Amino acid sequence: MRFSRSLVPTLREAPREAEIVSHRLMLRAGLIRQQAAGIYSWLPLGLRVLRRIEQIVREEQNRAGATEILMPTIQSADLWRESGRYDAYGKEMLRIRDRHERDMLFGPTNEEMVTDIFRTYVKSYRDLPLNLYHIQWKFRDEVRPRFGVMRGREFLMKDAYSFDLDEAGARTAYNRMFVAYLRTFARLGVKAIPMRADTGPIGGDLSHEFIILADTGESAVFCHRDYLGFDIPPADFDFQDTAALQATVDRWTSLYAATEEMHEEAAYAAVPEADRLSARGIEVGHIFYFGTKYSAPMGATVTGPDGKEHQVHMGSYGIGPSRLVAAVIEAWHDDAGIKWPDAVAPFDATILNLRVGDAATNEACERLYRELGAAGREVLYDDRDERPGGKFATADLLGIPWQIIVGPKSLAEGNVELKRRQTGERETIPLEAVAARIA
Ligand SMILES: Nc1ncnc2c1ncn2[C@@H]1O[C@H](COS(=O)(=O)NC(=O)[C@@H](N)CS)[C@@H](O)[C@H]1O
Repeated sequence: MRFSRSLVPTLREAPREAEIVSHRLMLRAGLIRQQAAGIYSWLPLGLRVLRRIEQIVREEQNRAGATEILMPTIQSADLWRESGRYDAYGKEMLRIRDRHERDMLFGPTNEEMVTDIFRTYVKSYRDLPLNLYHIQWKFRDEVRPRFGVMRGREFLMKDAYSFDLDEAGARTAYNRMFVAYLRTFARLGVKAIPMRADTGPIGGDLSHEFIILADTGESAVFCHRDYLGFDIPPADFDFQDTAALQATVDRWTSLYAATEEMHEEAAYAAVPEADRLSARGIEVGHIFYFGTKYSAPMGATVTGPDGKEHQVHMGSYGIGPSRLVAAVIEAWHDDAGIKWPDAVAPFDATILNLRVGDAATNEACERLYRELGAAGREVLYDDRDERPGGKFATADLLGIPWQIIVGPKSLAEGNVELKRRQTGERETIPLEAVAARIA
């Protein structure tokens, strides 16, 4: 993408209303624009990050055996009347009337709708287990949306829903999602710790929140420090091996970890002083087992091996990709700006032309831009007629992992300078060696 022909509306200063660093940096880097309270447009670089996060979430859901669908944002109130949540959900639900005066709503979550899809098509235990997920915008009329996209009113959510014949099957489904979440957040470059959580309006009696430790986290969390060093399940983890699934979940729930709602001082006091970690946390994922809470009122049953009708046991599993854009910044930034992990950066590299208009630097930059593009690299070419200092500051703010600095002096010797944004390390290498070096 050429800087001069795109839209990267950077700001020198963050607007006063931005209270936390990720909100300040997202505005200064031109990633989002607020359209209304808690409602944002995603500008080019912000959208690129959101899509890369989405894709990693999708890959790990698929690896765990979940099947992607896409449900609408607008839902009929009738479904919510069946489950009894239409009135219970309260003011957070955006209620709509269509031209025929039918009660509709902008979906805050999709348990009812996915149960309706399930009961339409699935009749036998032989069709289980099943896990359906989608990545879709939600609306929750938060009384106090704040911290930018961290707590929005319209936000992106991956929500998955599992269906099993009985509780044992549903717990295996829960364990599959638990392991998938450990892998997902690690691939996003953040450390998320699973903590026992409250179930709230979703319901059920088994729930974990996945929390990223960050100074600006909304909730206080308490856990054993050893979690920070636990290994992540490998890419070839066998999601059919129920024993391996249970062993992984047991290991990741063996030490103390709780959000403030579930915190027990006595249990925490039993943790050796040196191993106690209390911090602020950002909830980036939340998983629930709630049995027949929806299948009972909505008549979602299958014929079991005994020939009898059984209400299916369900769970739901949410991740917030739009919240994660902010959460990753909270985990990866410095005074100069964002430091994107490679896996989610809006671009792999940015070319800084230090003398636009000079034939040699222009030619070298154009050649690099073509070559890297041909090699499948995503590149932001800063071709603005701007002084070097401004380009360096913008590159540091945008946080793209590799800066390729093309200046007349080094170029005269056939070289360019590379800077690794995460570490600040610099090296001078021949122009021809760049593609291989940043692969
Ligand atoms: N207001 C919000 N802004 C941004 N992300 C949010 C917001 N509310 C929730 N999320 C994200 O969505 C995830 C799931 O939300 S949730 O309410 O915990 N769970 C559900 O809605 C269940 N239906 C899971 S499928 C949260 O872990 C969080 O990452």
